[in-house]
Amino acid sequence: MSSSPRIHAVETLLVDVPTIRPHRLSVATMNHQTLVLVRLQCSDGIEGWGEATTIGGLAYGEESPESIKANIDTYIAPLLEGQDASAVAQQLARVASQVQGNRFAKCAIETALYDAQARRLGVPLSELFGGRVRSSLPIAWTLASGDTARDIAEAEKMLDLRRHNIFKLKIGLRAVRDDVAHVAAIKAALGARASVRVDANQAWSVTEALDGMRGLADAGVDMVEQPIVAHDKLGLKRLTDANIIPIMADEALHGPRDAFEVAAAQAADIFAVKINQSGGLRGAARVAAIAEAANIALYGGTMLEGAVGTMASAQLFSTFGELAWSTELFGPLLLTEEILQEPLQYRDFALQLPTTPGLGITLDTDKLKRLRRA
Ligand SMILES: O=C(O)C[C@H]1C=CC(=O)O1
Ligand SMILES: [Mn+2]
Repeated sequence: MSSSPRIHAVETLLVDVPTIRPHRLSVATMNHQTLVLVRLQCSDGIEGWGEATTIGGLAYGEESPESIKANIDTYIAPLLEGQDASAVAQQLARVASQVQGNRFAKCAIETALYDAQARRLGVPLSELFGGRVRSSLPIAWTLASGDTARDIAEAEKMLDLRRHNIFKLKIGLRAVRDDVAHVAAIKAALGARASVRVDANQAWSVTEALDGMRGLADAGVDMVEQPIVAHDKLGLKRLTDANIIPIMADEALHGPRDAFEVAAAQAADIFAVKINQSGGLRGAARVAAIAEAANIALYGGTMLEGAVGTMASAQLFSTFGELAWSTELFGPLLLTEEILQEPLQYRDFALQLPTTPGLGITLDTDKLKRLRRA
């Protein structure tokens, strides 16, 4: 009998990649994204990759790229090195028992462990989460240049390319009425050719939100994402109960416990499921299960991950029975550098899922050597 494969090394790389244009959110303007990549090497020669990202340093979440790397290198990697690489759940339990919080770091580690194990078993990662119900995922694009005419031109280009026909607009930096006018102009230009949604990233008060929601509903917008501060779940319920326009919870969801609270209160119509925010793939699967049980619709969200986190998310989302609001797994398309040997396949308004083992991607390690932070 062969002995079980051991975890040899857990390495983290910080990779800074410029964005194709400034990406303006209410919390930060991004000119680059920092990918925290985890490379897990095992005694049987199998390698697994994972990724954590956040948005705007510490502007979006409680973990920064630097804290994720430091906490993995200092606290998590030593817990894993020498352990059985094929006993993924045991290794995750070991980490959970010694490390509080750090959802993004845990997501990167969990992804790398499952990628390695799926490669070992010779199956796509989605098989470890129950198997796929779809082989491609519709992908929304975020319009966030801050300029109405530029956003319309960008949307038209995406429609022409048949890459996206769902657009999420980032708002919350301007006065409510100015934001509504900006969004209404874009929706008027695109008409029935596209679904237009907005994300205020917590920028509004409850009264501003109620005001904005009326204007957005009149303009033909399909949904509003996280209009108010993340912790105000009663406020979110007020907005949902107002029944003006569908409300999506995003930053309110930091994993299954929040999902349960929001679902039990029926405080949102839709959940944005994110693997980083949920502390990993298993956490995200539980968030989705809670939504389904509560008859809340699903949306596959992104933390603007690069190719590794995007494909990890895609593998999981492909297993969801229902994905009524599609996904926004466009992260790699916002970046100027390709870090895969073969880029992800975006066509016909969808991301096509690979059928090869694990994440189904191969990193360009020479490129990473050049791009990684010294
Ligand atoms: O949804 C968020 O809050 C974060 C992210 C997702 C798409 C995008 O442009 O920003
Ligand atoms: Mn959001």
